[in-house]
Amino acid sequence: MTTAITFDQVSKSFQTKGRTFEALRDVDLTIEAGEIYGIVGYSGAGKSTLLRTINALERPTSGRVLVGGREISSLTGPELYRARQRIGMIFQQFNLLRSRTVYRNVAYPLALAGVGKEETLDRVEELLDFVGLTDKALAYPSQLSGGQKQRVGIARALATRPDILISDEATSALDPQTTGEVLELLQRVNAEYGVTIVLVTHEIDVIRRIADKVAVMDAGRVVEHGAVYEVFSNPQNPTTQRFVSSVLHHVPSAETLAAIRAVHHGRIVQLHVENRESNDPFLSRVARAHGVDFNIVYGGVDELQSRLFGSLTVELLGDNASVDAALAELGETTSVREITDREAVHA
Ligand SMILES: Nc1ncnc2c1ncn2[C@@H]1O[C@H](COP(=O)(O)OP(=O)(O)OP(=O)(O)O)[C@@H](O)[C@H]1O
Repeated sequence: MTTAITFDQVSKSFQTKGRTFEALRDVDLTIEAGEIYGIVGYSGAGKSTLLRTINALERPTSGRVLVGGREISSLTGPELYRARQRIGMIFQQFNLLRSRTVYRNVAYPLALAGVGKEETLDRVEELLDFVGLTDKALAYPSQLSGGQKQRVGIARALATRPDILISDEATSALDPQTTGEVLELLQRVNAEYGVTIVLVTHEIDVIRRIADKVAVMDAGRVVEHGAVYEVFSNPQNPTTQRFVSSVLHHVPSAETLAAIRAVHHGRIVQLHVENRESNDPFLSRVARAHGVDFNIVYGGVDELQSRLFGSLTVELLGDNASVDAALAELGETTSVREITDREAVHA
């Protein structure tokens, strides 16, 4: 794999009203060519600032940002301009030129780059076809829906044949249906043009749907990063856990646990569920072997990148020694965590 982007100890502080605000703190991250890399975090976490260092719209106060092996954070003038042509950008508010047609919006970066008329025509036609807007070439942005505007934004961002597309909340102003369509288009940009995509979002569902890797940001730091499946199936950081539990309802909340407890008085455990090689009915097998009954009281299993994962909350009924033995045996097959009564009240 070739590395597309490296953040090396990137910090950024802003001076406002005589105060220093640290928007980025020691960010180390590597993005490989061809990946769809999602950066997620709550408002103010530093996502946009980090994204904007990729095309040097922001420059680190310390540290380096390497794009294609070159330190973009140190480039200026024509060199910076050329480097930026390799990086397309799309925005939440689309940022189209209102007084220009769709055709001229998409052609705009080519005009700036001094590309000739014929080549521009071919390229814009190809891109409008790619984003499904050939029939809107002569429309103005005000005549388009939000989803169509973002398609124009994507076509424009691809005009100079970039290697990297950076996306700052590109679907945040769109309804769920249109969001899905734009995400599918971004997947095609990645698959068909081989463009590396870095997208910033506060919606973890966007990450779940299209990203290969994810970095979670909190207060200027990357607090967790890795392959989406790994991070989603076993989130370590509390911020990540909050994000993941907002879209995957695998683990009961404290309120739900209390409701479960009101009805179920046996021992309650959480069993991790993941892709299994065999169809061994381990739960009923182990319960039967130890003379224990079980109730499934909560749970969920999801699919991500063709792999299954989730969690089941199970009540085990039987004498303590038998339940202990059953738990020990279940623990050989999957991860098992007993939920204490304290947790049910305070979790
Ligand atoms: N030019 C600037 N001057 C001063 N402070 C800034 C500037 N740009 C960003 N910040 C501050 O840095 C912090 C991080 O901002 P950033 O936009 O990167 O966060 P974010 O995670 O993208 O959040 P949001 O989704 O709300 O934009 C915020 O507190 C913001 O107010």
